[in-house]
Amino acid sequence: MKDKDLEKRVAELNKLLHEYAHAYYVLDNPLVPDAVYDQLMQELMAIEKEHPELIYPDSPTQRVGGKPLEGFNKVTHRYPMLSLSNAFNEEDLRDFDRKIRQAIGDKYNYVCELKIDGLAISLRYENGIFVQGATRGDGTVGEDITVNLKTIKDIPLRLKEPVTIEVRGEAYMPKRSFLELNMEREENGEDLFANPRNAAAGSLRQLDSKITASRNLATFIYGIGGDGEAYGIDSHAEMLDYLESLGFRVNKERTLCETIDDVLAFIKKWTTERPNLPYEIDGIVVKVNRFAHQEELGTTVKSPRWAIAYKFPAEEAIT
Ligand SMILES: NC(=O)c1cc2c(N)ncc(C(N)=O)c2s1
Repeated sequence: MKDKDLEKRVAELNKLLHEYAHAYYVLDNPLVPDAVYDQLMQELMAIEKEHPELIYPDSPTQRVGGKPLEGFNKVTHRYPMLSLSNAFNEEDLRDFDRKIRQAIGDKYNYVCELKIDGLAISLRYENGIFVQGATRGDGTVGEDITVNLKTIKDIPLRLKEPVTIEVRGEAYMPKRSFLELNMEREENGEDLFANPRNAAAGSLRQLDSKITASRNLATFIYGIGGDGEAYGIDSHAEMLDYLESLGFRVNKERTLCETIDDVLAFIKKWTTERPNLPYEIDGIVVKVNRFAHQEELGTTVKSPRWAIAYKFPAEEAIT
C-alpha cells in the first residue's frame, strides 16, 4: 500500500477502534462482533510494527505499557480531591437537609448517586488526549499510575471533544472478577484479597502494567476538578451528562431528588437492590444539584457542605 493510503488506513483504524471500544466498554453495547474488533486491532498492530512512525500516542494498541516501573512518581492535584462527610441514618440526612435549607432557602434539589466501593482516581486530558492519571493519595498529592490506568478499557485515550479537563472517578473490580481472581490465587497458593476494593487498589498499584491489564478493572467517572462552569454547565446533573458526552463511563443509576424524602426513598431502593449489582457500593452520595447553590454553601477544610455520603451499615465480607 502507498504511504498516503497507509496513513489514511491508520487514521481510519484508530477512529474505528476508538468508536468500537467506546460502544463495547463504556456503553456496554457492542457495534461489531469481537472477531471483527480483534481483526482490525491485529491489522493496526501489524502496520504499526512495520511503520512505528505511524503510531498515534493514543492508538488503542498503546494501552498495555512496556517494562515495569521502578516506583511511582508523586503528582500534586491541581484541584484537591475532597472527601465527603458521612451520614449513617435518617436523622443525619434530615440534619444535612435542614442546614442546606437554612443556608439557601428551599429552591434546591439533589442528585443521588451510587457510592462505588473502589479507588478514587483523577484523570487529566489535554486537548482531548489522556495525559496523566493518579490515585487520590491524601487528596493533595497522589501517585502517578498513568500506565496502569491506560490498561482499563473504559478509560478513553481520546475524548469526543478536544477539551483540556481533569476528571474524578472510581476505579473498581467487578464482583465476578474479584471471585475469579481469588479462586485463581487460591489455586496458586497466593494470599487472597479481602474484598474487591483491596483487589482494585492492589491491581492499580502494580509496578508491572501487564498485571494490571489482566485484572479486568472498570471505572465510573463522576466529577470535574476545578470550576465546572468553565464548560458551560451549571448543575451536577448536567455535568454528569457532559462527562458521558465526552466518552466517559458514567453510572446510569443517578437520579434527581426534589426532596430529602425522595433521597430516603432512593436509599431504601438501593439498600434492597445492592446485592444484585455487579459491583460493590458502600453507600449513596447525595449532592445539591445547582452549582450556584454549591458555591453559596462552600466547603470546610476537608469536605463540601453541599454533599454527603450515606453509608450502608457494614455487612459481612464476601467469604
Ligand atoms: N470522596 C468523594 O468525593 C466521592 C466518592 C465517590 C464514590 N466512591 N462513588 C461515587 C461518587 C459520586 N458519584 O459522586 C463519589 S464522590
